[in-house]
Amino acid sequence: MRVLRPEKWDEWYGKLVLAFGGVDESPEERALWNGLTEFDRFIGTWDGDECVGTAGAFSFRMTVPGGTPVKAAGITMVSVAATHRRRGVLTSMMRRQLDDIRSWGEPLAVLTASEPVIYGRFGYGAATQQLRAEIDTSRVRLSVPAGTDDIRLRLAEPDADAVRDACEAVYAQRVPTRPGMMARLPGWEHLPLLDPESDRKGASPLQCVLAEREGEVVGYARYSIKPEWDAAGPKGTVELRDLEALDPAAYAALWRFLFDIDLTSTVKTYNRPADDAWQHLVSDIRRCGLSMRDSLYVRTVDVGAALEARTYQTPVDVVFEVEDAFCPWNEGRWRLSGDTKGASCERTTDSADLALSVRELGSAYLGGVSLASLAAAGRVRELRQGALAEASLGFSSDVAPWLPHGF
Ligand SMILES: CC(=O)SCCNC(=O)CCNC(=O)[C@H](O)C(C)(C)COP(=O)(O)OP(=O)(O)OC[C@H]1O[C@@H](n2cnc3c(N)ncnc32)[C@H](O)[C@@H]1OP(=O)(O)O
Repeated sequence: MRVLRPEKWDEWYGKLVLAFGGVDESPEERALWNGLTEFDRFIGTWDGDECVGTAGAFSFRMTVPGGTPVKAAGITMVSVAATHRRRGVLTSMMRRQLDDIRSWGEPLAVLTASEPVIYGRFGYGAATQQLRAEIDTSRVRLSVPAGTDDIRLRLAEPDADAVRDACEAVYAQRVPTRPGMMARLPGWEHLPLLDPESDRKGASPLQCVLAEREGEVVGYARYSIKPEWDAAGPKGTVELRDLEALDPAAYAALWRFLFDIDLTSTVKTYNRPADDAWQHLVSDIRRCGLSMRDSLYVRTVDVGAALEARTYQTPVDVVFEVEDAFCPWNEGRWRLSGDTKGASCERTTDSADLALSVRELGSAYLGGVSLASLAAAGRVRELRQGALAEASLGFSSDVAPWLPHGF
């Protein structure tokens, strides 16, 4: 196993693509991921001359409850050759990565999983969800708040420099408001614009609409349109890629726009926050085809530093007994004292109030999965009466944590 060298990237990436089924990616997509590779944080496993394992760790800064950006290693591009599977190659890459991440002083590691079954054993817990919707816009009406008509909408070329910069400025303002969002690293502004023809499956190229108030961009939506007709007429679909807005009027104006596009009768979303506010604007939530899926998995690599990096909704003073077989430096008792202003988390010999594994701590960390519901499943044990209610409330987040894009 060794650090990936730039001249080996093509072969390394080819093996990754093969492990995912071998369907070639577009040259644009390949070039984007090549440009985003942080070589000193990516590893390959070689059997002689042959690459048989791949893994990487982006150097993200992720918003945590309280709004602070915290160092989080973004685990990515994990694969093992079909000829070498189930011999522990993944396990040794996970070992190497978590040791590296610890030595880099990064308290968290995060990932999205190709299959949920893979990463729990390494201490990753499902922490956020993505909301999918298929809204019947021929039946569902939107009622918008006052001020919506003051918003001017303007169609724009999504990848024109000025348009991209305006959207990025809105995005940057949104990042601190929701746990799970990542501050953009250089080059990542191109990811939401990636639009290879081979992925469109009958839909249009990416389109962009800007929401403006008095000439200032206060929101945007990027989407494509998939036209369709039958004997009764048009029934096209608006496929929403992303939408961000700085206030309720701009937000509602963008959704109203998407609902009203001529010759369409469906709006599809694939990844929206669980608490996305449009759900409160619609006349008929049952015709919105809602479903949820697991999204971001969180691992606390350094329990003390991770718990100190976020804030707590209500005062918390509890001792956790943490079980962490894969990263034993986290094992044992930690006293967390925190509130809305900050927190300290230190080793203690005091008796424990709550017992849980690091995986549950990861699930609860961003405030989207409650300690109470994990306890109801028997995954968290209350050892002092009252400690569960105290900690569960303190850990919760008013805003559902959400990861806006894959990596
Ligand atoms: C963040 C990301 O990049 S997600 C993408 C993950 N990659 C993929 O899905 C690509 C296709 N799959 C693969 O490349 C491989 O099967 C991997 C990477 C998932 C697993 O690699 P392996 O080297 O086979 O894993 P390894 O041998 O270390 O397995 C460790 C344990 O996990 C289990 N395991 C690993 N993968 C899976 C899986 N997909 N389903 C069920 N169990 C699994 C193994 O059975 C083993 O269990 P055991 O310790 O009880 O025997």
